[in-house]
Amino acid sequence: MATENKNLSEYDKNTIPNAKDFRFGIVVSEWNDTITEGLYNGAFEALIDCDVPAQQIIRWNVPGSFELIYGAKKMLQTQNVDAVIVIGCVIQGQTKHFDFVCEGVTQGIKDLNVQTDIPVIFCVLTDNNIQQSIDRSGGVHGNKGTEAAIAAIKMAYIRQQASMTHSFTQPLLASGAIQIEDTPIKIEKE
Ligand SMILES: Nc1c(NC[C@H](O)[C@H](O)[C@H](O)CO)[nH]c(=O)[nH]c1=O
Ligand SMILES: CC(=O)[C@@H](O)COP(=O)(O)O
Repeated sequence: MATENKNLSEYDKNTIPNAKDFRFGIVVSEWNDTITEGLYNGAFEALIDCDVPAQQIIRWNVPGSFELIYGAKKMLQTQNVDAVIVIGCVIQGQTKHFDFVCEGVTQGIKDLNVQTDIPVIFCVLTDNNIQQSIDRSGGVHGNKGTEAAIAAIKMAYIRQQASMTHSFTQPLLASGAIQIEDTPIKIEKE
């Protein structure tokens, strides 16, 4: 399903875990800042709407989307957060630079998700023109920042549940008292 068939701002609070104790880092690119500010506002407002206290939301700015990788890495290393959202807007120009920035950021953020224990949510628009960016940062297609905030809450919850399960079962597994079969983690509203 393409974005044009889905409103990025829609979410059902009944399907979202309790987020009041989670801490979130948000790294925002300054390139195309009218767009990235709209994405940030969507993310911030969604977190607040899901009962995250404002003082549990940390914002850092970086020059461009390529710097989101380093900014997120340092956020993970130095801040006590349960998830990080990276926000950027990359718009096709006259050269191939668009391709390299988009690929570089995508791979870099993927690598952080593989190499670290904290989920990093990819809220980077990679658009052909400014109108597509406007449409996805609070315009006709909703706000990708809102979508990213909801994803961040859900991934922080999955990490929390996995951690609790691990700390409970590890001694039992080590002793051979239990064996774990693959069971899906079901997100339930508390
Ligand atoms: N053209 C865009 C850029 N380019 C800048 C790079 O992200 C980077 O800051 C620079 O190459 C220095 O390392 N960044 C965006 O976020 N959006 C663009 O459209
Ligand atoms: C994504 C970019 O870096 C791009 O917007 C820069 O524009 P240009 O390709 O015309 O240099």
